[in-house]
Amino acid sequence: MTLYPNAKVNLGLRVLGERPDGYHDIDTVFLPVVGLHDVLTLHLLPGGPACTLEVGGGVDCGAVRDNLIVRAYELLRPYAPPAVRMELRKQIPVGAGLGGGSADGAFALAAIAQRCQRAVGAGLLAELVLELGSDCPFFLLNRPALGRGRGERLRSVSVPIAGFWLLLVTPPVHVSTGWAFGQLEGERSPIPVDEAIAKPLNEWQGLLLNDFQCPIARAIPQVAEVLERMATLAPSYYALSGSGPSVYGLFPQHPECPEGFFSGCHVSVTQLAW
Ligand SMILES: C[C@](O)(CO)[C@H](O)COP(=O)(O)OP(=O)(O)OC[C@H]1O[C@@H](n2ccc(N)nc2=O)[C@H](O)[C@@H]1O
Ligand SMILES: Nc1ncnc2c1ncn2[C@@H]1O[C@H](COP(=O)(O)OP(=O)(O)OP(=O)(O)O)[C@@H](O)[C@H]1O
Repeated sequence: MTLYPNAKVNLGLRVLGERPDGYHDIDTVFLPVVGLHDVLTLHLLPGGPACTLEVGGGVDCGAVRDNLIVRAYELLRPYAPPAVRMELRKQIPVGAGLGGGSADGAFALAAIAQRCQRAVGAGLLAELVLELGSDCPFFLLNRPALGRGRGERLRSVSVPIAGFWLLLVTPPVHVSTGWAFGQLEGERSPIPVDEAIAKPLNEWQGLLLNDFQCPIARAIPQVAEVLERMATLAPSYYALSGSGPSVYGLFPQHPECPEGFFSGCHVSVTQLAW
């Protein structure tokens, strides 16, 4: 069985108060980027619970036991999953604000849950996927969605971007999400994301804000540079995704980007379906 866990970007991201559990309530729209995905192959084997994971593509995404795919399997152990040998080809940049690890974990959890001997219903699956990470519940839905709470209170939304092109640029730095939350300062967007997104797309810039953008651009010069360069391409809208360092621009036509314009960065262009 082959799965294609895809990236996401955040359209607007407000960080509200810190909660008693140490997490923050957020207000965002998650947008799937199906054109940028990892490839995860699961070989189901006879016998009781056991799993192996091989990560290919020369990408370092930490110790195998800490991989969200293995953690997803471990969460399912009480429900008698089949033995499985897994291979992951990473294509989504790691630690990039694109939710790559979260997507891998959520896709693996959903697929293996269906094959457990003890039933894993929708309610239990929703609890388990949030244990994996705050971005993970979105990937079970994988449609444009307003996310509140830690990101698990999800509601489908329509966004007026069908046919638009997404230029996604990731500078060669990893950002730890926990560290990024510590960089936030007083300034926060006062405009709820659903209000901003209801405006025409050409009014989003300056209204639909990511609270991480200013502090992360201040802390990481490569992010500031990519944001400046993106602006010169005159996108309809551009912003930081998640806690960075990835920056995206939305264009009505295929963006023309001279060779080497984002030197050293991972660059991808995809047309959006929504
Ligand atoms: C920034 C976003 O990517 C926006 O979509 C997410 O909110 C982050 O989600 P994530 O990477 O799945 O984050 P988690 O793995 O759950 O948490 C990593 C760390 O980020 C902080 N964290 C994360 C999510 C959240 N709503 N509040 C937080 O304060 C916590 O310090 C936590 O220990
Ligand atoms: N399958 C995986 N792919 C990538 N990273 C993983 C995976 N499993 C665990 N990780 C760990 O998670 C860390 C964050 O990686 P990830 O690519 O998910 O970040 P991110 O895109 O910034 O996430 P988010 O947007 O959800 O905050 C990595 O540094 C790595 O140690």
